[in-house]
Amino acid sequence: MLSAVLRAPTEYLSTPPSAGTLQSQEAETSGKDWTASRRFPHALIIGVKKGGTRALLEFLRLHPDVRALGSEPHFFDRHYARGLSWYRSMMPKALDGQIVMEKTPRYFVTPETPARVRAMSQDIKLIVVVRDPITRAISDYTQIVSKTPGVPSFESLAFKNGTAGSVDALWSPLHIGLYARHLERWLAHFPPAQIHFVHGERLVHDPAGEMGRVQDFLGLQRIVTDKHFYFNKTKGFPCLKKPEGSSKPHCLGKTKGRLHVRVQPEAVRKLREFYYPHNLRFYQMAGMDFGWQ
Ligand SMILES: Nc1ncnc2c1ncn2[C@@H]1O[C@H](COP(=O)(O)OS(=O)(=O)O)[C@@H](OP(=O)(O)O)[C@H]1O
Repeated sequence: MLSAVLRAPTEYLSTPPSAGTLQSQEAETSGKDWTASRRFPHALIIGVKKGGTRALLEFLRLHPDVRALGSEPHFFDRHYARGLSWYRSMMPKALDGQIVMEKTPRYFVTPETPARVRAMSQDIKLIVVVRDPITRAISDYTQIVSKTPGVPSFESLAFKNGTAGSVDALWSPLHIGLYARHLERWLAHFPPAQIHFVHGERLVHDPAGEMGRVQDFLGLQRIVTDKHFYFNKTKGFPCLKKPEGSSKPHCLGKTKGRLHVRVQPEAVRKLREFYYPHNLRFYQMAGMDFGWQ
């Protein structure tokens, strides 16, 4: 099912991003509507870490016009020196008209990434799943503790002198939550219409609603709908129903939807104060109130 609205991204792909060698490889595949080939992505999920990026990618993969890489390639932030040919070779094969995607949440916060993405494609669509920066930070820290037991407490890392001291905004779990600062860099390279924000909390409470907006943004027919989801009470998250003629119903893995480390209410209060102006600025830039204050 390849809808006509998907023609535009394919045009960009017939004009490869750079290097002559890539041009000749692309020419070989052009015009073969029915032959799957490896293409550069039309859309990227660029962040944010712990925002719900895996859930979004898995939900999008239900769509027959989406082909998405399962792993995170980290091309623009870590492996850029490997070159565009390498990047394309990582992509799943796609038919003409199918949207190719990948997700690497670190792209959102790495300063060099926006210019690199733009050098590959001016028309690429960018998706950012955002979540209350405080919950996001606690989720991030919970993951750190699970990998490195015995790390200092959240409170001692988040504040320079315990909760009485100032916030350490350079501590990665807090720095990632300064969404306005990161977005500013993307907006220096891409128009706002090319960036879509997914409300991380709503992705949990109303996955079909959020998926409807994402499919519209990508120019896809609304095929992923409430028929695909059920709320799993044990997990406390939406999971996927059994797709027609295929595997079992499934939820995301154990590392998604973890019980969070408990953080002192005073620390949360101070972080709420700290993020308040940053959040307001982000709402203005994104043109949407996410309701975290
Ligand atoms: N349907 C569903 N199932 C499970 N988890 C869900 C779902 N939708 C959103 N989430 C939230 O996704 C959070 C993990 O975010 P990411 O996938 O972006 O994490 S990562 O950056 O790739 O590690 C994860 O964070 P934690 O709850 O802190 O584990 C979830 O809150």
